[in-house]
Amino acid sequence: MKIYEKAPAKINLSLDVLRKREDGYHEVEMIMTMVDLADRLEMSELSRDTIIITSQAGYIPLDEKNLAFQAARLIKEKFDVKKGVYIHLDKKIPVSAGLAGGSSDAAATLRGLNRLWELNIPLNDLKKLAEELGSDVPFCIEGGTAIARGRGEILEKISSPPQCWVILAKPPINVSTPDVYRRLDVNKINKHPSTEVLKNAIENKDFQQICHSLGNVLEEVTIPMYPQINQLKEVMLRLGAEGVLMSGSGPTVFGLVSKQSKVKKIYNGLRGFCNNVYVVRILT
Ligand SMILES: C[C@@](CO)(OP(=O)(O)O)[C@H](O)COP(=O)(O)OP(=O)(O)OC[C@H]1O[C@@H](n2ccc(N)nc2=O)[C@H](O)[C@@H]1O
Ligand SMILES: Nc1ncnc2c1ncn2[C@@H]1O[C@H](COP(=O)(O)OP(=O)(O)O)[C@@H](O)[C@H]1O
Repeated sequence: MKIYEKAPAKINLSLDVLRKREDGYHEVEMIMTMVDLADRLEMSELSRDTIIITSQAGYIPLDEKNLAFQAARLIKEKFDVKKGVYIHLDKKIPVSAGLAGGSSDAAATLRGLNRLWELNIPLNDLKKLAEELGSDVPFCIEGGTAIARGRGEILEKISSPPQCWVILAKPPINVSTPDVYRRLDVNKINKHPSTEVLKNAIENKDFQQICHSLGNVLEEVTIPMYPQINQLKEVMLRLGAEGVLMSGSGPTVFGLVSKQSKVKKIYNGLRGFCNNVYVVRILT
């Protein structure tokens, strides 16, 4: 039997860090949503008790460092599955981009193997399992739009933002999430976004207020390291995006656009600065 799962990218409409915790993680408060740029996973059963990962992307690990491998190993161990699986990752989401490509692959693997091996694991238990794989993986299990707290695993679902276009631009830099968190001095954050104001704007489908309320404290670390991220934000705004922000630990910048008539101009204008530009929609 062969099954398919989509693994969509996420963007952080807001990302606030409240404090550094004793366990080395940071207490966060962020509003995340999924967009329709997705990796596609193909999974088939193997009679031999082994996990094999392949991908057309030459730049990701295919061994136990791959998050899909880790997800398959975890579910096999927890549910004592003696069968093997072959997973092909058709990568579309850029890597180390702040778009949670690896986390979403891990979540899609958990969802997929739950189906393939008919384990009937309830959604909440899958999310619990996902916590062992990474802070963003529980959100990626169900997707949608949510406020994430704790280290990212405490989720409160909220309604989707109003339909709009999202333009993603990834400069040719790879950013390490642990490095960005390490460099953040929580006591020196200049501007915290207001999760409450953004949440209300989303619930009220107030597009202009959403654009004004975007905020990400990790910009204060990543942008000084890579000033081209700020240049990209400025170009996007100049071309007509109504709200712009860096996603996650970066370096991808996203722009929100309400009118289709503006999208082509922004896309074409950005292509002069950046090879990796995508026009996507928010997944509702
Ligand atoms: C910054 C965010 C925002 O959505 O996304 P990305 O930029 O990676 O996409 C996430 O918080 C990334 O989550 P994720 O990539 O799953 O992180 P993990 O694998 O759990 O953690 C990697 C490392 O980042 C740091 N970390 C992560 C999450 C958190 N709340 N506090 C932290 O300090 C820790 O040093 C940890 O060892
Ligand atoms: N399935 C996967 N897809 C992408 N990257 C992966 C995967 N498995 C492990 N990785 C590794 O995880 C790291 C971060 O990847 P990614 O999830 O793309 O970052 P981000 O969350 O910043 O977008 C990279 O070092 C990459 O090599």
